Amino acid sequence: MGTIAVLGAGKIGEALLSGLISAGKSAEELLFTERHPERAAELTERYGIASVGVTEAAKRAEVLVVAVKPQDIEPLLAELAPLVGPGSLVVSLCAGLPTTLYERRLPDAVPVVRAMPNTPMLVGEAMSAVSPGRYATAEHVRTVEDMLRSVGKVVEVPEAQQDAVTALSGSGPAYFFYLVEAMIDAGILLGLPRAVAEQLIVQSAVGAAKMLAQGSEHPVLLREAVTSPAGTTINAIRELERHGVRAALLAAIEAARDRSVELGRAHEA
Ligand SMILES: NC(=O)C1=CN([C@@H]2O[C@H](COP(=O)(O)OP(=O)(O)OC[C@H]3O[C@@H](n4cnc5c(N)ncnc54)[C@H](OP(=O)(O)O)[C@@H]3O)[C@@H](O)[C@H]2O)C=CC1
Ligand SMILES: O=C(O)[C@@H]1CCC=N1
Repeated sequence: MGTIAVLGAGKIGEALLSGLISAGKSAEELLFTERHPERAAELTERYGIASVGVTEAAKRAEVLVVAVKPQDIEPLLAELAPLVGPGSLVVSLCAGLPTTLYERRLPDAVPVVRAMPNTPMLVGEAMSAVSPGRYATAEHVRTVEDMLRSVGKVVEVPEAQQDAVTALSGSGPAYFFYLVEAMIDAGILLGLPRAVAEQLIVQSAVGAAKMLAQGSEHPVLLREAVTSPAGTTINAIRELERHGVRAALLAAIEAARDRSVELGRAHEA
């Protein structure tokens, strides 16, 4: 895999760097670029990873991971263009941005892989999906998959599915955090101390996630097993249905997909 440089060490860039360090990658084989000196110093202090300029990153790293906001991509690609060639490997983590954007802005035949991870990289439990661009070989895809597999699970998908992936698993942890936050509030409403409500819900989430991850039973069956006849759970389910929670989730994830498409379209020219 060699040296990896993260260009733009914000939330997801830091999650990747932190996950790679926890997975045993040495700080000497990692680099990052960051435009705020205080943020750069904070990350170097926390992980022992050197902050460099884009030129040095391109010179020293085998893998260049682009982790800036989609809105910030154009100046970065203009900076990168004279520094990369067919021997480079560019990995884009940016929501919505197609590999063709990179291929248009960078010199001929620069291999690009589009990848969509999520923040559980921080704890080695990411879900990532990768899609090769036009010049990326199976070897390039393997390099990116190896990097992401060291911090979680990886699937390969056709690039046309990446906007849906972004809406589902890229943003997905936020939906779970939102649900947990709302369920803790429910505990407060019912008069439980906050610390107790938090412990009850977080451990219930961990337990439910472990059962789901085992994959031996479909989520519907797992839910039915909790739902006793004329019991408490079915009363709660009736309220969830009455308030359209399933439809809200469908609409929410569709809206996230639409935003991913829109972020890509902003760079069509
Ligand atoms: N957060 C997440 O869960 C996920 C995010 N992504 C994708 O990752 C990308 C980053 O998202 P996120 O980490 O949330 O955003 P952040 O804003 O936290 O991180 C981006 C960082 O890059 C910095 N930056 C911008 N331009 C440059 C540049 N030219 N050189 C160096 N640093 C630069 C930003 O500085 P400044 O603060 O000044 O803007 C910021 O610190 C996005 O494209 C997003 O779609 C993908 C999967 C999950
Ligand atoms: O909210 C966003 O745009 C990014 C992409 C996926 C998760 N966070």
